[in-house]
Amino acid sequence: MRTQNLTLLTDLYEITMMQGYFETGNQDIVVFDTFYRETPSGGGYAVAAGLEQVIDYVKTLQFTPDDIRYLRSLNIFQEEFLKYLSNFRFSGSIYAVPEGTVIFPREPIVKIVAPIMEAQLLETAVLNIINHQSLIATKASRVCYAAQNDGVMEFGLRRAQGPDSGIYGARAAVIGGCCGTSNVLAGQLFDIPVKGTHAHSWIMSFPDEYTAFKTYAKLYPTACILLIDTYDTLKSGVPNAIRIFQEMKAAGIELKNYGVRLDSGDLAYLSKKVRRMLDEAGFEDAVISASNDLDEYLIESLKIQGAKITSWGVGTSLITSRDCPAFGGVYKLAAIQDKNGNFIPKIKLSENTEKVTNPGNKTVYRIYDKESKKIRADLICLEEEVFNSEEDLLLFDPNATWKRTLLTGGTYTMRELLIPIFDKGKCIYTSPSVMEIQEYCTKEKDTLWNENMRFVNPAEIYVDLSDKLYHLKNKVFNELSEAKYSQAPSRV
Ligand SMILES: Nc1ncnc2c1ncn2[C@@H]1O[C@H](COP(=O)(O)OP(=O)(O)OP(=O)(O)O)[C@@H](O)[C@H]1O
Ligand SMILES: O=P(O)(O)OC[C@H]1O[C@H](OP(=O)(O)OP(=O)(O)O)[C@H](O)[C@@H]1O
Ligand SMILES: O=C(O)c1cccnc1
Repeated sequence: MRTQNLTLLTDLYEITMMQGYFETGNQDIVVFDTFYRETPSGGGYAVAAGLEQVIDYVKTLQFTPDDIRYLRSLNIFQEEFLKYLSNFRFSGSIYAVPEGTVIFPREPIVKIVAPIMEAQLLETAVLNIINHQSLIATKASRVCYAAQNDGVMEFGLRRAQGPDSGIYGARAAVIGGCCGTSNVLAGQLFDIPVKGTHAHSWIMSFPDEYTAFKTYAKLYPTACILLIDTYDTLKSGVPNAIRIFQEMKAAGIELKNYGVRLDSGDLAYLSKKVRRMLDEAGFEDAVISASNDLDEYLIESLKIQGAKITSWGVGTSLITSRDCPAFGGVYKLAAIQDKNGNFIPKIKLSENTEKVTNPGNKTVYRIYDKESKKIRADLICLEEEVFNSEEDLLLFDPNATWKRTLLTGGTYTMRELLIPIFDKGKCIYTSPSVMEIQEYCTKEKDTLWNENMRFVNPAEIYVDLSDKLYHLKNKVFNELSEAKYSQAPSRV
């Protein structure tokens, strides 16, 4: 994997704040949480992705002489501070959920515990990486869900918002469930399957469709998917494809991984007709693949219409997450360590209760039903809390505390989601391969109910607060609100 120094990939304000902390001698150890508030496309879950690139970014964080020269040229940074930057290395700790984990709103997915200057610098790049890849992994997961067990190929590079989103989008798409990508550089960088067929231009470059198919089949007999819609799908494309398959068979070529691609017209109607024609000619195992501005909703609809498509190429809508172009991950200060090593909880007030942050140095547990192995709920709690799944556990909705569920001891299991990635500046985690992450992600999705995965009004997985965290949040909230109102000018 190519690594790049992305140290200046940040918002200017992170560095101006760093200089402020430097000037005021602030060396506090702080906790920042990365979490998101709303699931993309109104879905019932998201898929975490991008951690490997966050790790690469943190490992290579270093202000080069060129970076320092550039910052000096801005005329806002003191020499002493620039000297500090030139020796900068990340010395903190990072905890994160593994890539491919299904995640829900408000729970920390990356937690940084570090001196304030370092933690502040990381904000923008961590969000940039996690937000992009989690968005595309989530979208891919939805598209693959609609395709049921059919293969989905990621075809979006030409429409991605620039090279980086094409490359890392392809990575994320495979994490989310795609069986491959047309993006060759992504294939090389991440060791993921590259796949493809051919374009209309191939057919058009020959005097006729038959010769174009024949030449392609000769070159690629074991991956022979012929694009049949250049002239007339049913009158020309399918008959010519059948003729080619018959000739291959007659020549003793073992036909496998062969078939046709539809790229226009009514995909339900055409695929049924094409299936019948292929079957009647004895090519029952020929694949019918389809592309053309597909997304999860169209694929779901095509399935309902009984389309005979078993392989899907999805480009623009997947790589750009067209209906939801941003993943709203945020990075919020949650605690500051005092001189005795205790974490003092910090909270961000808001008129909107959803936006009031969860204070303290926290972790997240996932609670599963012991029998079905499906998720019951997630529990955000303080890091030091210990649970015993043999004991009863009362879960309650933090915004409507009368909504309660008592889990009987012995009927549930718990798993801590945040795992150590960096320990005091040292990376202690080895990222799995992308294909291993995909496999893990498939198992993660098996812990969801179908009700969580549907596209319209999906059932919500509850993300609750432990009793201790709930009371701490109320206490900090009340103290801060009182302080706020005692400082406010009184109304006349
Ligand atoms: N049976 C179907 N049900 C719902 N949507 C479909 C169906 N068949 C195709 N579509 C979708 O309709 C959209 C437009 O297809 P349409 O046939 O109008 O244009 P087209 O086939 O792209 O035409 P051309 O490529 O020749 O310009 C595409 O997103 C396609 O995936
Ligand atoms: O999901 P999609 O964005 O459709 O991605 C895949 C499309 O890309 C290619 O054609 P291209 O879009 O370049 O041209 P076309 O629309 O004229 O077929 C291909 O034939 C697919 O239709
Ligand atoms: O290989 C294909 O069929 C392909 C690749 C990119 C975009 N559309 C189609």
